[in-house]
Amino acid sequence: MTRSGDQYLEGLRDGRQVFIDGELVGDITRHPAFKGAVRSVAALYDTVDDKANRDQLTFASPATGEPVSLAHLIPRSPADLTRRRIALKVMAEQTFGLMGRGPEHVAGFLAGFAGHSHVFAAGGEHFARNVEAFHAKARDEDLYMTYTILPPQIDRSKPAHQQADPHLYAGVVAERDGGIVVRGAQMLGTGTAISDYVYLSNIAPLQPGDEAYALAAMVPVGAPGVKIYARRSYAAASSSLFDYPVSARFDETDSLLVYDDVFVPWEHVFAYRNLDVVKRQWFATAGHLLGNNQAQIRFWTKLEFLIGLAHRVAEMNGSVNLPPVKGALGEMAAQVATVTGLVLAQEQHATVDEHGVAWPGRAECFANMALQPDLYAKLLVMIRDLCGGGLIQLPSSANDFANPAIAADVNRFVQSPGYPATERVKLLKLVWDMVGSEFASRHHQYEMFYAGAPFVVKMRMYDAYDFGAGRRLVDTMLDSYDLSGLRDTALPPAGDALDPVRG
Ligand SMILES: Cc1cc2nc3c(=O)[nH]c(=O)nc-3n(C[C@H](O)[C@H](O)[C@H](O)COP(=O)(O)OP(=O)(O)OC[C@H]3O[C@@H](n4cnc5c(N)ncnc54)[C@H](O)[C@@H]3O)c2cc1C
Repeated sequence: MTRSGDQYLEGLRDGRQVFIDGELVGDITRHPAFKGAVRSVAALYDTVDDKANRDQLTFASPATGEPVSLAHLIPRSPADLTRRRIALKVMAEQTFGLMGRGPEHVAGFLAGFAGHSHVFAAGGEHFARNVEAFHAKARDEDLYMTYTILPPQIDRSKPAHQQADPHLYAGVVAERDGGIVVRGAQMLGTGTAISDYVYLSNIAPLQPGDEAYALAAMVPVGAPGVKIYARRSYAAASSSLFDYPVSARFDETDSLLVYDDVFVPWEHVFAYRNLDVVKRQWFATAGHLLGNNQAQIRFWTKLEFLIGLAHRVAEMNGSVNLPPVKGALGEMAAQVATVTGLVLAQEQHATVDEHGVAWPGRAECFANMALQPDLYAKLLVMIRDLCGGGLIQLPSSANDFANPAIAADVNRFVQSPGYPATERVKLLKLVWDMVGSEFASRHHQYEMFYAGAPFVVKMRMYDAYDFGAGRRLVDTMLDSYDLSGLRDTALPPAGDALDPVRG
C-alpha cells in the first residue's frame, strides 16, 4: 500500500554509501546536500498516502486490494491514461515540476515492462516472472526507483567491450549461487542517492561482444558495493531558503554510480547477457512511452510555474499591459500550450494492443521530447529578457534585511507598487533560482539531455512519425499537372488532410 513520508525516510537509513565533498555521508536524511530533496519526496509520499487524496491518486492493488499509487498503474485503456495523468499532474505540482526522477518516473517504465513481460521472456520465462513480481512489489511497497541506463562518457567511439579496461562500463563479472556479480560504472543516477532501488541497464545501443553488459536488474541502493558519487550540491551551497528557494528544496542530485562487485540475486534480474532483450525493453514495451509521458506531465507543470513567474514579474514591474510584453507573454503561453496539448493528445491518440496495454500516442510523445530542448532554452531567455537587471539588482543575501542600516535602503529602493522590498526580493530571487542559478543551469542541461541527446530524440521522432499522409499529398499534387497543364485528377481523400499524425 502507499507509504508515509516517515516510512520512506526510514527506508533511506540503510547504510548506503553516498559520497560528497570528499566524505562518506552518514545519514542522508540529515545531510545539507540531501535533506531538502528528501523532505520534498517525503511530502510527496504523504500526499499520496493521505486518505483525502485516495480517489484521485491511488487505485486498488490487484494483489492486496489496498490503495497503491497510480504511478504504478499498467494502463489498459485511454481512460486509464487520463486517470493516471490527472494523478501524475497533482504529484508533479507537489514539486513544481522540479524533480525529474521522483518516485513516479521509473515507476512508469516498470509498469510498461510488466505489461509486456513477454519481451523479457525471450531470455527465459523466469525473467518475465521477475519483472512482474518486481512490479507488484514496487507497487505494493510503494518503492522509489531511479535508473542508470547509460555508461559513463569515457570513449564513445568504442563499444563497451573494447574500452581500455573491460570493467569501466557496468557489466557482469561472475555468477554466484543465487545471482550475479556486477562491476563497473554507469551515469548519471539522478535521485539515486535518495531512492530505494536503482535500475541498471543500457538504453544506448550495445554491439555483439557486449554481452556482459547486456543486463537489466533492480539493485537496492544500499546493497554492498554500490557507491554513489554525487555531484556538487546546490542545496548545500545555498546561503538560505529565502535566497535559493528551489535549490534548497528540490536539488534531487545526480551521481556517478560505481557497482563495485555488487551481488544481484536472480529474482531482481530482468535480462542477462541478452543484447536483444536489453534493446527491445525500451520500445517493444510501453515502458519508455509511459515513463516519458510522465516526464512531460512534469515538464508541463514546470513550464506553467515558469510562465506564472514571468507574468507575476511583469505585473510587479508595471509592464504587463505594454503590448510588447503582452506579446512576449503570449508567445511563452503558446509554448506552454503546445506542450500541454501534446500531452493531452497522447491520450487522444492512445492505442490498446493485443496484450491489453494502452500506449500513449507515440508521435505526440516524441514531438514534445524533440521540441523540449529548444523550447526550454528559449523560455529561459524570454524570462531573463522580461526581468532585465532586476534579477541582479538584489541584496547579497537575506542577511541584508537583518541589518537595519542596510535594510532601510533596500526597503526604500528595491520595491514596487504593492510589493514591499521583502516581497519583490523574494519573487526575483525565486526567478533567479529558476533561470540563472547553478540549479537553474543544471535544469537547462537536464531538459536538454534527460531523454537522450537532442539528435537522438529527433531521430526517434523521425521513426515515430508517419510521413505517409504528407507523401500522399505530394504525390497527389505532382500527379495533378504536367508540362501540358492541369490533369483531371481527384482531390486527396479528406481523411489524409484531417489526421496528419495518423495518416
Ligand atoms: C542533468 C542530467 C541528468 C541525467 N540523469 C540521468 C539518469 O537519471 N539516468 C541515466 O541513465 N542518465 C541520466 N542522464 C544521462 C543522459 O541520459 C545522457 O546525458 C544522454 O543520454 C546523452 O548521453 P551523453 O551525455 O553521453 O551524451 P553524448 O551521447 O556524448 O552526446 C553529447 C553530444 O555529442 C554529440 N554527439 C554524440 N554522438 C554523436 C553522433 N553519433 N552524431 C552526432 N553527434 C553526436 C551531440 O552533439 C550530442 O548532443 C542525465 C543527464 C543529465 C544532463
